[in-house]
Amino acid sequence: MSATIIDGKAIAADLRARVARGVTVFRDQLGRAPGLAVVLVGEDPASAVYVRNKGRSTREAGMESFEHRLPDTTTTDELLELVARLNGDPAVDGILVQLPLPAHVDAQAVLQAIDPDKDVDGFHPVNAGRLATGLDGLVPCTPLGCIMMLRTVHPNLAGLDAVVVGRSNIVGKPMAQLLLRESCTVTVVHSRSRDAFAHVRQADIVVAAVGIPGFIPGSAIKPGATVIDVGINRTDTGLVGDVDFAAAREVAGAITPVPGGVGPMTIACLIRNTLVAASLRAGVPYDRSAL
Ligand SMILES: Nc1nc(=O)c2c([nH]1)NC[C@@H]1CN(c3ccc(C(=O)N[C@@H](CCC(=O)O)C(=O)O)cc3)C=[N+]21
Ligand SMILES: [Mg+2]
Repeated sequence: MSATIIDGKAIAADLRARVARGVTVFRDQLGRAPGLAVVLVGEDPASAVYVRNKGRSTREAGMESFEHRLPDTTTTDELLELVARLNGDPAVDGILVQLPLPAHVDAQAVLQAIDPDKDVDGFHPVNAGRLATGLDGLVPCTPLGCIMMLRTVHPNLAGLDAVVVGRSNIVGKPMAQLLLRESCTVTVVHSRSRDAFAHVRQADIVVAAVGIPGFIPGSAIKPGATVIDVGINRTDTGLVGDVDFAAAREVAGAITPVPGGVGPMTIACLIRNTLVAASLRAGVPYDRSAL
């Protein structure tokens, strides 16, 4: 039996269409479009592709895109100055500073300078704290996209055993928080775990976010489990995930592909977060069930 393939591209297209309808309502009510500012430092070609895709999705959703491309010699102070300007700009509802930043830049200082209510990445400690304590806030895009894909397989996640592989601030930790919010039983395993796969083998839901191509073998997947592969690894053979897809799909009940899984959902959730930030800032309600 081969697993159901969770079509991230299609789910993302559906979300983008719903966001675009929300943007139309926002424009009718407020007389302006939500705006997203993206800051790219340096010339990394992969980053440039992501930023271009983000700009296109933003405009296609009817929102304003402000792109700031800076040389890789840009200093922390110059970035802090730009972030302060964007914080004070009423046309800017969302600010995303593309990571990684050059090594000489104090990335934490830059991320913490972003107004938490414009922090569409959800990386600011205030938003991490809001998520951990159950307050409304901006939630990191990749984990949010993973939850939306999981819901297509499991409309109710309560009580399921979920194992998150990886403990980064960007994916692993917020993913665990979101799964807890859905009432899953959550285990986080990482590079220092004594026997990570022993935990993975018990899981109804596996979220892999380690950044090692094919790290999770098919033999670590419980038959029928749902597998979300966050890995985006460039190899000689192309883009591959953190899961051995060919083997895992023969065991899993459902699985996300790479490409065409988590990646497109991340961008769709970014424009979703921009509309959410714009609505919260303007004091208009937004329909969480619709987005
Ligand atoms: N502040 C910040 N926020 C981010 O969200 C952020 C970031 N920095 N830095 C880089 C990573 C990476 N990232 C991706 C988004 C979409 C795809 C995506 O759409 N991937 C396509 C394939 C694209 C391709 O072929 O390269 C897919 O998986 O189908 C990939 C990667 C967002 N990131
Ligand atoms: Mg780790």
